[in-house]
Amino acid sequence: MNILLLGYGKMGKIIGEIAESRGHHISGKINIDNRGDLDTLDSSKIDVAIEFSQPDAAFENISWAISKGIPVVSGTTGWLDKKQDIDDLTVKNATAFFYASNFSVGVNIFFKVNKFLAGLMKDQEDYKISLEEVHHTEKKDAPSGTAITLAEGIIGQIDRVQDWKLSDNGEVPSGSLPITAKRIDPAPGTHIIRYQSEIDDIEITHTAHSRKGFALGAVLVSEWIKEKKGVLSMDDFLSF
Ligand SMILES: NC(=O)c1ccc[n+]([C@@H]2O[C@H](COP(=O)([O-])OP(=O)(O)OC[C@H]3O[C@@H](n4cnc5c(N)ncnc54)[C@H](O)[C@@H]3O)[C@@H](O)[C@H]2O)c1
Ligand SMILES: O=C(O)C1=N[C@H](C(=O)O)CCC1
Repeated sequence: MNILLLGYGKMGKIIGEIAESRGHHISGKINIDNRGDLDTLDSSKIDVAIEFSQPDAAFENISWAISKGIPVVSGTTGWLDKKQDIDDLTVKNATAFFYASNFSVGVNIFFKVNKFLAGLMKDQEDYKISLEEVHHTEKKDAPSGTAITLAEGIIGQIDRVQDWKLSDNGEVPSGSLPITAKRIDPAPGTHIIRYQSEIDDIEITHTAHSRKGFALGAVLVSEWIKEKKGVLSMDDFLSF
């Protein structure tokens, strides 16, 4: 496959290496300083664009590719207030758009465990619920996209939690789920969900040891999406 990398930072580089090791060709490596190269690129020769850039660039990158009919796999976090516009553009251009806040298989298992645990805890009002995420200091958004997906999983199961709020000390108004975001190098991504009561605590943790799981997931989805159309997610890709 011919793959265009929209964003060639920490993630773009690992994605490129894994894609080449699986026999794919990288047609372009686009960063903030060579974005003009897109004007001369032959879009008909690109099978899929993989977009890992930054929150304020994602919408423009994705729109550019979708408007040319190129299927896009995106993992950039922090821009989802505009996702509906991308979904509409995808349908209008009869192409495919795949978004995941986290492409690692382990985290997607963790998403399911989180929802299951939240379902068990929904009537256990003595437990205080909180979420913590830890990432490297170059991360531009907080909380992480993964933490937001986890929070939404809890909010969907537990009526006494209606929204989430970023909080340094865990203190939030009643009805809100506190998310604490820590920035410590070189953390590739750790997420902890805590249920704490006077009697006992329950904690579940996912710790990424490197970025490999995120990058491999994005390449596997790109191979899968080639013949697909529409707005897709991990629920379409994974069989669990
Ligand atoms: N979904 C996942 O599994 C997952 C995993 C890791 C990271 N991420 C997300 O992916 C994004 C990238 O992470 P990273 O660690 O590679 O960041 P990074 O800062 O290392 O790289 C981002 C790159 O985007 C480039 N860029 C900026 N503006 C651009 C533009 N207009 N067009 C093209 N490129 C542009 C920058 O030059 C930079 O090289 C972040 O939003 C991060 O949260 C998602
Ligand atoms: O390094 C990052 O940045 C990461 N971003 C994603 C998020 O915001 O959830 C996934 C984990 C790593």
